[in-house]
Amino acid sequence: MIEFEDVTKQYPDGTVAVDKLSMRIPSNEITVFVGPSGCGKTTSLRMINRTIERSSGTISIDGEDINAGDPVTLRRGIGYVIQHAGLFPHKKVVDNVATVPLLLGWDRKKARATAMELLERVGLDLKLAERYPAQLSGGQQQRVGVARALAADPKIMLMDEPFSAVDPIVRHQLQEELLRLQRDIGKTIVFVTHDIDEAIKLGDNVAVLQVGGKLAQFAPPSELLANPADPFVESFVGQDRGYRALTFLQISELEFGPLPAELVLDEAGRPMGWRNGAADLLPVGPVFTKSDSMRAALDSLLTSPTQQGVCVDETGKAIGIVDHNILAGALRS
Ligand SMILES: Nc1ncnc2c1ncn2[C@@H]1O[C@H](COP(=O)(O)OP(=O)(O)OP(=O)(O)O)[C@@H](O)[C@H]1O
Repeated sequence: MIEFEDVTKQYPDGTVAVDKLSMRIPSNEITVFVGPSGCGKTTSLRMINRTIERSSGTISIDGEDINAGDPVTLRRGIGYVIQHAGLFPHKKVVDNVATVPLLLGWDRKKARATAMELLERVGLDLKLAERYPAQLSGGQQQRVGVARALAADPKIMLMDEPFSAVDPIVRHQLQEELLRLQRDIGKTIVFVTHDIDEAIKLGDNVAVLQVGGKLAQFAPPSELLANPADPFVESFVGQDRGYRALTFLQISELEFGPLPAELVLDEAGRPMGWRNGAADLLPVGPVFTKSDSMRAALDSLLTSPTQQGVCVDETGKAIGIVDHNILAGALRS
């Protein structure tokens, strides 16, 4: 656990970036710092690896004050990923990732082999390992940045807006990859973003900060959406928080309706389209599975030409539908 106790940071010009911040960041989970520009997210994050020194208060990791040892040793146990990845431009991708293991005294062969494993793990095409960072796309560079931060197998990973500089599609992929990776590695990840949607998607816990570095709320995303602590948090999570909260309601709470006759299936029972009297079938639209959220079911319903969302099993076979009545009933309950 990383614990902040009454932590304040005042810069030499008098700016109080963080004011008496107290919170407990659980181990092996993702905690996201979110808040408007200038609220002290980066300052709070960087005080954990002491690239910014706090002015007062204490920060401890697993009960030990981070000021007890020297900052270089502290940083070896903490991976750090920043926007634009911050890779060494003159080193090949694989050597970027191998940098820390080499510093730790590993032999070159083992360091490179580990680097290749990590690059594979973060989903980078290994053909790119011998390139220089400038020869990669922004999204690929970010994957390398994550691999590099993982290279020394740190317990903690600090990630400062790592996906902000890439386009929305790549950003979505990187978010999914991070969640997949975290299911494997279970690190203590502290992630900074100004994007509430990203915070809700990635965080096991979300710390909402307010300008002046004050903690407005620290809660799991479902709690944040259901019970914002004050008007600031409420406005920050946005008007459509009810819709977003559907992400946390499971499909298993739905009772599906039977497959209607106008839904045309192939031999394996997979939906092909909707019959509407014309020669061509209307498209099925996005389908959903039982492991999706209620938000996926609503999306399927809203984009279906018949206003019926189709649920399929893992083989793609249709197993039931939701319509407005079914969904409204589930939401009421
Ligand atoms: N070196 C510095 N000297 C003086 N003030 C600083 C310094 N670095 C940051 N600040 C100020 O501290 C406050 C918090 O900055 P910080 O970068 O932590 O915020 P942030 O929430 O990460 O912002 P953003 O989302 O815009 O990156 C801001 O008012 C900023 O101007």
